[in-house]
Amino acid sequence: MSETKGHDVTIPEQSTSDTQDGPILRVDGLVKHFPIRKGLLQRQTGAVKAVDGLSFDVRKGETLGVVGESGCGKSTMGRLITRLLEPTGGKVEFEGKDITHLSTSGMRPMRRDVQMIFQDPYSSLNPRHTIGTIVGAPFKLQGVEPEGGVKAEVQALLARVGLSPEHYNRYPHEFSGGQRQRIGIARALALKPKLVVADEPVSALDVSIQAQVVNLLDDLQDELNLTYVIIAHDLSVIRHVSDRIAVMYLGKIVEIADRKSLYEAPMHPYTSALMSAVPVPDPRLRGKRGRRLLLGDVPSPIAPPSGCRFHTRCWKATASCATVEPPLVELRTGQQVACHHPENAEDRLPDDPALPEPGETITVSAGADKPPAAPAEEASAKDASAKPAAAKEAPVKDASAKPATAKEAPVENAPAKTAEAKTAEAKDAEAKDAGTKGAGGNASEGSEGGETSKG
Ligand SMILES: Nc1ncnc2c1ncn2[C@@H]1O[C@H](COP(=O)(O)OP(=O)(O)OP(=O)(O)O)[C@@H](O)[C@H]1O
Repeated sequence: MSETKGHDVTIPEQSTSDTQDGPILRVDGLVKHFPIRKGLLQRQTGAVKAVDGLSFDVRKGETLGVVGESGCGKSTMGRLITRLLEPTGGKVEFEGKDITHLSTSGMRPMRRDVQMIFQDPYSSLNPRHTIGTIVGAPFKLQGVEPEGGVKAEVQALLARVGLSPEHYNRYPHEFSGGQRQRIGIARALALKPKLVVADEPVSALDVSIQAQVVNLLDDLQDELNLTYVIIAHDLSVIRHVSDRIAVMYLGKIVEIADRKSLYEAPMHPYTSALMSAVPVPDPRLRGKRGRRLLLGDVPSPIAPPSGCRFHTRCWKATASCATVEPPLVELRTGQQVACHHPENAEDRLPDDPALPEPGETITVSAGADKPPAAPAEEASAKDASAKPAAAKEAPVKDASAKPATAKEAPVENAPAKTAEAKTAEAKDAEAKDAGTKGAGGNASEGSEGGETSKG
């Protein structure tokens, strides 16, 4: 049996699943450590903890976006759930079936259902093969003979992804990046998979072409009832395509929530910092939102920080953050967060003392063209006097002008000003020269702070 979709694409029918209501994919405690070997005997001296205990579900028909800085393990996660990599630990279930340690032959029937679209449209297509051979390969590998033959099927698929059937005999080098990505998409969809994992599907493309490919993925999802896991570092793309979003940091999920909650009320400080970096398209809103700029690189996954892995860059970190790993718990319906001091939620360790060491890792700045948005969140939310003086302050040109207690500059939606915060702001305003005042930002930060910190 086969069915006909738009553009006359005839795709072989898949086996129906009796687990339609449950998640299509369930990942539990997934771990991937790449061993580091040295010396003549290639002894293992350590491991890159690329993925270190991921647990999440993907529901049928949804798009789960996965974001995080470079090196946080997104691609490794994608390759693990498509079983292109062997996990070190944990479990992957597809439609209720444990596929964690299936052999290549055991995975073969699954390959029809689980497909991957790769980041680089230049290296993911064999330059010696014609487009017809590339897109037709899945039929050959799976021994599937579509109605009307492979050639007609491939040509229909090419038409479906916006290419010409005439391209059948051409080679990859004759196509642009966007066209090549369409070829990769056609290949991934050839056997009408149920789950498609797309690893940075548009990051190698021009912005104008990105929109076309994102829209194509959207259309195909509706038509073919696909479930997507889309990995990207571009938050605008993730926001456009995702129903739910998982935020990764150093091999772990720090927050997972539906798109609206995540963008409107992020709870993990890392998410909050990522979200504040999303450009605001509406010029009237530009600069109204506080911005947090993450400083420094992601620590090495070979020796990740103890406790909460983000604590070395977090402006809210306290002693427990350095020692106790926060579990991923549901703090609001559908929103799971791994943080002792979440934003937009009650502090889980309100009396925990601040870290003695100042960790100058993050800075916050309001828009350059606007007056201060709100007081220092930390000063407002906690007893600022309990913190070490100036601990965790973002770098500024005149550090002496900074309030002694504020760890953080103003952010949007910050709570009402406390007396301490007001005093701190007043002192800071006095200390700043006229040029600094009103240039945006706030008493402790502002656009200057942002510039300095970048420098
Ligand atoms: N085959 C491998 N052997 C050793 N280390 C690896 C291997 N593949 C990935 N890594 C390491 O695992 C970590 C996570 O890599 P991964 O590619 O999954 O991150 P990512 O979040 O997808 O980054 P990017 O967005 O830059 O692609 C990195 O430190 C990387 O160097």
